[in-house]
Amino acid sequence: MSFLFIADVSSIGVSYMASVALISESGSWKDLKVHVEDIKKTHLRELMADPGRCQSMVVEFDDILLDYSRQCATLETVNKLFKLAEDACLKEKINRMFSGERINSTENRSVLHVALRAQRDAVICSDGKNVVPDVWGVLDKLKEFSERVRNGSWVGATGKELKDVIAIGIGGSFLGPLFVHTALQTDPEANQYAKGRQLRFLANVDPIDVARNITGLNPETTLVVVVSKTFTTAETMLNARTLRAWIIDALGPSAVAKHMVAVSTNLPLVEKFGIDPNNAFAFWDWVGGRYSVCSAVGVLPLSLQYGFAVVEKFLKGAQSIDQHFFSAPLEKNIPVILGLLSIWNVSFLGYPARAILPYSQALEKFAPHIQQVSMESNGKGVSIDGFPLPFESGEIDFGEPGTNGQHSFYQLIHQGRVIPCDFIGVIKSQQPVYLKDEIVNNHDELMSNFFAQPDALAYGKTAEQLQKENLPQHLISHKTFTGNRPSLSILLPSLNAYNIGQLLATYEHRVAVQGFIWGINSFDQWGVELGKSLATQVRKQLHASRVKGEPVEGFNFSTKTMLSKYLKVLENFSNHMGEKKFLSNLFPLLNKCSGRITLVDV
Ligand SMILES: O=P(O)(O)OC[C@H]1O[C@](O)(CO)[C@@H](O)[C@@H]1O
Repeated sequence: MSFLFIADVSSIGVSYMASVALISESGSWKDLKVHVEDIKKTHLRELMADPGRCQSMVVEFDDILLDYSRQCATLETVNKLFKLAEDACLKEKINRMFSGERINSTENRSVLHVALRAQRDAVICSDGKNVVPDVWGVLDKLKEFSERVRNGSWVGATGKELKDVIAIGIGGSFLGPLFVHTALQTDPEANQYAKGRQLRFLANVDPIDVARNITGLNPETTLVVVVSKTFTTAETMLNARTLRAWIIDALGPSAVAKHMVAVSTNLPLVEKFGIDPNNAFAFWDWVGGRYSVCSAVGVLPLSLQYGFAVVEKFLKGAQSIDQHFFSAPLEKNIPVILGLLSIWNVSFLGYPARAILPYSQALEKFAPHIQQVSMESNGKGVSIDGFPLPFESGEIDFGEPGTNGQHSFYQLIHQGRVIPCDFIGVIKSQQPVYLKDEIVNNHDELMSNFFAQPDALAYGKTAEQLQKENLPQHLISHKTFTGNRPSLSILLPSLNAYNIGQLLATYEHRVAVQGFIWGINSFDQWGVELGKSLATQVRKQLHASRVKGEPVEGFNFSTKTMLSKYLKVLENFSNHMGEKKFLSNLFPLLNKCSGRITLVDV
């Protein structure tokens, strides 16, 4: 089935004009502000007693089940939220995204990560050009290259097969691929193709992360993939130079051509770095970093580890949700419903955080990935037109797999602050275990908690109930659970590459929905720039003080004091042990390249 998106520019113009005003000025926003006061008076216990309401709050698509009946919302609330979506021109904004309009206006870019997983015969245009053939051109090249590495026809400088891969990258060039890799690693279907292979991720510029990554690896059998959209990110480039030194130190300069490849939108810089452009895999400026896992950013490392066929299945799962998001009516549209409920929780009920709680250890890197997708996208203070927002946008995302989280921060969620929770469960475990004498197997035990926690949050436990249990009076208030704490539950049929793709796209689009409703630009990230530029000033100072003995100057009292102390202690330390020797002592594996690894590289 082909996937056609055709821009209706005339209607876009009209809706764009309509969307310039702040959404908080709309009748539906004001109506919800009044309505929320009624909802606050109603406990979830009462809401849950209405089976008709609960039934209407279950949506299914492509074997994913969403139950949002434990939201502090009535059917009236939901209808009002759909009205808000209309007032925010949500449908038009989704169309504009899919039709390649430059909706990332501050960077003058389209937002087309959906094209990365489109079928070969789909037509998705940016600036009037169908980008799908380019996408598939790179996918074909990735398939061919990963197969050559996997079947041993691409070998290292000494003729050995490259079984180990280190992917260097940070932020969007790391978190998405790490999430998918962690989820696939325990999937027997995917993992059968990964035998004898290792995939590692080097993100942090901390030399400890370098050491951890190269521990136990032999440069002769290692392929380094440098992943950076811009190819200028300081941490990634320093890590890339460090691993280049590691390879050259062991195998000589000519080995770089066989042991280092790159993924970037900036191919001239890839070449300048010394990586053969033929060994570079492109993507495009219409792919945001945090939305890039379906580009070569994720496809290359994952194909090297699991084979291209597994990755293609992952892309298909994401594509299924793209089609659903594009075409399903609002009331059946899972990402739209999720996005609207987040708006309700943040902007009306006033809950600033959200916990992402997958009851699957394989999804342990899901919350960290969504943290970036959500918080870098929607943590904005002005509207897309540059007007200060009179309401908070974005939410604080965090999470851990259940049941681990239950023994950690759930206390606060049950009796402290109200934090809407996403419970994510999987019906069929990747790794079922059955013990003869146990009442339940491990997966049932896990899922018992998945099913129980949302009710504990919603219903709580009253003082009367505790009194009936003859609890000593002085413990009653301590053991009371107020309940009325919202959550939603997502049930996936299993956790294979396809489902992982579905989950990814569902959350990506949910975040977009929130941004579209709040009227912000979810696709830029200016907030990360200031810290980066201040670090440049510090970096220069460290270099000047170390190499030329220049005093610390041009900083406020606090930073000057800290920097001076840092330099002084390190100088004494180096005098005693030698900085490089210190590293070598901690990590003998760095001995070999101790002459090349430095802490500061200006
Ligand atoms: O892929 P790059 O260009 O190295 O950027 C890495 C990350 O850095 C950021 O720009 C934030 O600092 C992210 O948006 C991005 O994913």
